[in-house]
Amino acid sequence: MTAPLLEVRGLNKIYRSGGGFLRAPREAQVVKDVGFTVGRGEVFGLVGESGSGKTTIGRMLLRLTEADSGEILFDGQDVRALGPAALRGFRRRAQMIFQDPFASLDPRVRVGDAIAAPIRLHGLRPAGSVKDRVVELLEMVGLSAAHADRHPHAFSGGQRQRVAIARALAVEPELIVCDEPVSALDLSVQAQVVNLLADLSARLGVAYVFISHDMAVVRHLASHVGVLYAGRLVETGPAAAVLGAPRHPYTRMLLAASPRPHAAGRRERAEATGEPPSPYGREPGCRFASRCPHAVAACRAAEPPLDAFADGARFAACIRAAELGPETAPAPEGAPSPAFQTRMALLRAARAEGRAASPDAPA
Ligand SMILES: Nc1ncnc2c1ncn2[C@@H]1O[C@H](COP(=O)(O)OP(=O)(O)OP(=O)(O)O)[C@@H](O)[C@H]1O
Repeated sequence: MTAPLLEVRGLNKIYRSGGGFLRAPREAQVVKDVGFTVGRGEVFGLVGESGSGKTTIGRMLLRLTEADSGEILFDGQDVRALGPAALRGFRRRAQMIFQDPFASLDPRVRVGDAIAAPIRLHGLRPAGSVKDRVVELLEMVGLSAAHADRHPHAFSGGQRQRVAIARALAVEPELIVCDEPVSALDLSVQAQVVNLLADLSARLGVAYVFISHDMAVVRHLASHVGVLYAGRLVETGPAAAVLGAPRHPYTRMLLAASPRPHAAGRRERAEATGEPPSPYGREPGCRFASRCPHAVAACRAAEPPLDAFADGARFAACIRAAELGPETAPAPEGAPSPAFQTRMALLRAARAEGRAASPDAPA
């Protein structure tokens, strides 16, 4: 059996700030025990509010930011252990597109030269056919040969993002981490670039980790979704399951807040309620408790183990158990995990407090 393209396990990142000779630095755990898998040619949507840790995870995947601990396996290869030469090889196979294409385009370099540079660097085409390849890439992203001689400032935002995509594709990558690639663009241009990315993934078989705060965009593109809250993946699975039948109350809150096409074609936006906790906070309990419609006192006392939430099936089963009584709950396969038992205890406490913990309650 071939390894998945990307396997991430137990990824952690703590930022430290301040501190001095006698004072310990303040610690912010911005990514905690994150794990997910991306198959070849698959689009994995990583969604969450601003500050939830999406960019930090994207950058750690490509070693632009070093993780503190955890595993990143790319095609079975341990990315965190790569030496400089192997890292260069990996960076040919895995690319990143940023929200601001200027971040990856030098304003003084003509876009044709910017696209040609990585082709030459990695010796991907004989010198005589690099120009033809550049034109092919420009056309692939909906531009033309005439654009090759222009500088980035001569392009609109959408066109610049197309150039950045062509440049990323120049090295024929198997994975592209797309960090909010359309969120700075006008709505109509967003749709065009999202469609282009979908089309390229289908045609070239390139996989994306697609980072976005916009559920509508993720719904359009992703085959699998991970929902990130305060650095924790709270729910993950096939997009149809996570977005069609969300189990975690945070996922429901995000979906309720995401813009939906209005009958008259307008888009409506409801706001997610409450604020995410400070990553520097050290309060005990579940990080979502202050915003959760199902929270009970016990939730504020102890943080549930992460897999209590990441494992959506068990989370739903636990909620049903709280409503119907533990004796009617479907038995989890194998021995109940500590996470399952903790969730059960929390939900029994919810029953004791007389709170309905319904999976259909509005988030
Ligand atoms: N270099 C850094 N030093 C300290 N804290 C940082 C650093 N980079 C990011 N953070 C903090 O880490 C947390 C996660 O940031 P990150 O940019 O990964 O989130 P995000 O979900 O991508 O948010 P956004 O959509 O706003 O970019 C935030 O609280 C941010 O302030």
